[in-house]
Amino acid sequence: MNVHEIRHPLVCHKLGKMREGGISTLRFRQLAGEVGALLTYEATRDLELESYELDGWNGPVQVERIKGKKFTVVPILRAGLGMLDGVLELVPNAKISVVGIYRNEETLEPVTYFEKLAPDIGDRLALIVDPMLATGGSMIATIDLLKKHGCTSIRALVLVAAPEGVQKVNELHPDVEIFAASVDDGLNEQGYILPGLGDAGDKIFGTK
Ligand SMILES: O=P(O)(O)OC[C@H]1O[C@H](OP(=O)(O)OP(=O)(O)O)[C@H](O)[C@@H]1O
Ligand SMILES: O=c1cc[nH]c(=O)[nH]1
Ligand SMILES: [Mg+2]
Repeated sequence: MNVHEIRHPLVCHKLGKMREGGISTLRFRQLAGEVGALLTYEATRDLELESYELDGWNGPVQVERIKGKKFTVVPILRAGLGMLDGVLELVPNAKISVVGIYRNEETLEPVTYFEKLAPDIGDRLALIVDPMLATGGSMIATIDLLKKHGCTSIRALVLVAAPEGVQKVNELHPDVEIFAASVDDGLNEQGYILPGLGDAGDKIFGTK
């Protein structure tokens, strides 16, 4: 499976706290942002650098910057918004491309209801953020949409992934690397990830 499971102790610790049944909306939201930031750190680890010169305190100095593409962060509404602030802490200049998708509760098929992408998305590295990758339907619909608009460089950041969803994304979009805080055991009959987090959108927004 083409997925990076980020076994950093801070990630494991924070994700563990998120699994507590009675967790408050405030705490779940805080942790979603914090793990989102840590996943961003890992997902950008291999980006190429270039040197340039600037005027330092003691004359010219060679420094480095990320070469090439700028970023667009792509939260999948609603639950992806819960990770957005944490991701933006590390890539504060990123443009935000919003995609609204919900899963039909009976068929589990993704339903797209909103899209507003950065106009120059073809020149950007897209970081898709969504806490849950379950059947993979919502992630695949988002990747399809980004590619249709010319985006060629895409990474996916999720808190918890099911192996079934990872496999499907890998089959249809082998170029998209997935960064997950955990690859869990699998899906139950209702399409929820086990052990998972429950309904991430409801936990972030305090709805039921
Ligand atoms: O991999 P999949 O089977 O497509 O399931 C994952 C999707 O389900 C959840 O969203 P949900 O439909 O609950 O929408 P919400 O974020 O508005 O709560 C989750 O945030 C993902 O977007
Ligand atoms: O386990 C799951 C699966 C889909 N959406 C969620 O919020 N949780
Ligand atoms: Mg939901």
